Amino acid sequence: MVLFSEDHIQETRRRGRIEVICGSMFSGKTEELIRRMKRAKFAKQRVEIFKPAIDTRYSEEDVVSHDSHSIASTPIDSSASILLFTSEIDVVGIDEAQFFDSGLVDVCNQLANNGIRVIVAGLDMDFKGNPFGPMPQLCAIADEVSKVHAICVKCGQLASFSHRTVKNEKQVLLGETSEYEPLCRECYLRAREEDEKQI
Ligand SMILES: Nc1ncnc2c1ncn2[C@@H]1O[C@H](COP(=O)(O)OP(=O)(O)O)[C@@H](O)[C@H]1O
Ligand SMILES: Cc1cn([C@H]2C[C@H](O)[C@@H](COP(=O)(O)O)O2)c(=O)[nH]c1=O
Ligand SMILES: [Zn+2]
Repeated sequence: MVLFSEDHIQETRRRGRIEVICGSMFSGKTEELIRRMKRAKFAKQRVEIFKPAIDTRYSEEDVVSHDSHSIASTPIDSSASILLFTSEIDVVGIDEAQFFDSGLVDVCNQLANNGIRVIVAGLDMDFKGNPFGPMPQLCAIADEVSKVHAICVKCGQLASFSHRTVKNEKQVLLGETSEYEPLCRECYLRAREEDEKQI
């Protein structure tokens, strides 16, 4: 089984495609995005990485993983801006895709149709377990979807859910270990039941 993208033909052939990396918080989405983008740079491909400007959690400019891996990026407010920066580019990386507008789906399709390799990382579900932003549509149009998993902090199983540990019902709330914990389905359901008892 190939765990991560090491299909070197797909990595280097200059043909458009869309790769989605999805999963819960702390599942390694950003690390995997950085890894693929760095490999593309080693292959002398022209790369550009974008993130939503609202994501100022670890850095205003860089894409940074929970384990402090980082890569320079261009923060943008709207998915349409991506098209302005990608005329001479071979590989486009997009982090925190769940925060982008629904136009991101068309933008990714346009890039891939123009021969660009597009690698998108994002949360597939919000803290309520609902699909997040344009991620479900991106998974639908992707050539390849990699679902990655964190480790459940309660039982050590694979975690697919991001449990919010602070009281706040807004869908968007930036945070890390003080606000969220990755849980497996069983531990997540139990934690949500406990949360509801406290309302
Ligand atoms: N419960 C956990 N399970 C797995 N990794 C964790 C956990 N808590 C912290 N981490 C750290 O998070 C890193 C992944 O960070 P990152 O790539 O930024 O994830 P994501 O973008 O999916 O939130 C791991 O390499 C590990 O060091
Ligand atoms: C579940 C959930 C998360 N967020 C925020 C919290 C973080 O700032 C990002 C996710 O970052 P990561 O790289 O995947 O760790 O999203 C949110 O706003 N709403 C949610 O429901
Ligand atoms: Zn668990």
